[in-house]
Amino acid sequence: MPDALQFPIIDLSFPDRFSIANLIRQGCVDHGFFYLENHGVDEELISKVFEQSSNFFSLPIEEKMKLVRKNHRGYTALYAEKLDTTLTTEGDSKESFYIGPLADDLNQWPLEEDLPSWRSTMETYHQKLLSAVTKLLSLIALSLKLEEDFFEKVGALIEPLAFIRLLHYPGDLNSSSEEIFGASAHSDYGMVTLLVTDGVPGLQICREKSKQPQVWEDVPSMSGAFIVNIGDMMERWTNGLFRSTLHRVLQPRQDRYSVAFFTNPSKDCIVECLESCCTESCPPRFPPIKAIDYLEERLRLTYGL
Ligand SMILES: O=C(O)CCC(=O)C(=O)O
Ligand SMILES: [Fe+2]
Repeated sequence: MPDALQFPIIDLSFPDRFSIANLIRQGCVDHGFFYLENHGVDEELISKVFEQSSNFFSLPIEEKMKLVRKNHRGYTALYAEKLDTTLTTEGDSKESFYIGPLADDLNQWPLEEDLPSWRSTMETYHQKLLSAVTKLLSLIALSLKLEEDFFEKVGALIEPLAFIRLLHYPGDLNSSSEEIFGASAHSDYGMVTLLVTDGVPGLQICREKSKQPQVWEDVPSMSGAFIVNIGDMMERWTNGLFRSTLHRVLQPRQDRYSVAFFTNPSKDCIVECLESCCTESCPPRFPPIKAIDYLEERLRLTYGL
C-alpha cells in the first residue's frame, strides 16, 4: 500500500510571496495538485453551498430536468456525462449542475420560491472564488518567473470563463460493473480548478498517465482547504512543466457531494507556450490555441455533441 499523498499546503495569506511561489511550483511540477488554505472564502459560505446543493439534488427528477444543461449551464443527470471518452460503458454515476460567468445571463436558476437564497448563495460563491483564483494566479505567474500580472496582461482575466460545478455522487447505486466510476479518468481543461469535498473519500490521481499499468493514489481532503489542480490549458502554457494530472472519483458507498470551480481564460485569450518554458532542444509541444476554441472542443468530446 503506497503512503498517502502529501501535496504542498499553500497559505494564500502568507506574506513571503516568493517562498509561496516556490512551493506552488514544486506542487505543480511534481503532482499538478496542492492544497490552498487561508483562501478568504468563509467556512460558513462553503457549508451553505453544500446545503443548497443537496437541496437541489433532492428535488424530483422532473423538477431538475426543467433546468437541463443548455449553453453549458444547468443540470446534467446521472450517467449523462462520461469524462473518460475511451470507456465503452454508460456514463459516470454522478449528477451535476453548472453555473457559469454571472455577467452573460445564460445561467439557469431554480425558482426562488422553491429554493430560497439558492441563486444568491451561488452568486456569492462564484464571486469569492474568482477573487481567490485571481490572487492564486498572480502567485502562479511568480512561480513561473513571470510578472505577477501576467495572466491579466495576456487577457486571461478580462471575463474568465469560470464555472461552478455542483456534484452529487449517490451512494446507493448497485453496480456490478467495475468500469462505472463516479467520475471517470480525466484531466481538467482550463487553468486551475479549486475543489472542495464533503470529506467522503473517492478522489484519486494517476501521476504517470502513460505508464501501464496505471497507478492510482487516494487524494485526502483537508478540512478548511481547497484541493487545487492544474488544467490542460496551463499545461500547454508551460509546455508540460506544470502537470494537468489525470484524476477520477470512485463510486462511493455513501452519498458524496463536492463543488468544483473551473477557471478557464477569457474566450479570446491565446494560450501559447511561455518563452521561459521552451528552448531549441525543447520546442513547444502544443500549437497556440484560442481559449474558447479549445474549451468548446473538449466539451464537445465529453458530451458527444
Ligand atoms: O468530485 C471530485 O472530487 C472531483 C470532481 C472532478 O474532478 C471534476 O468535476 O472535474
Ligand atoms: Fe476534474
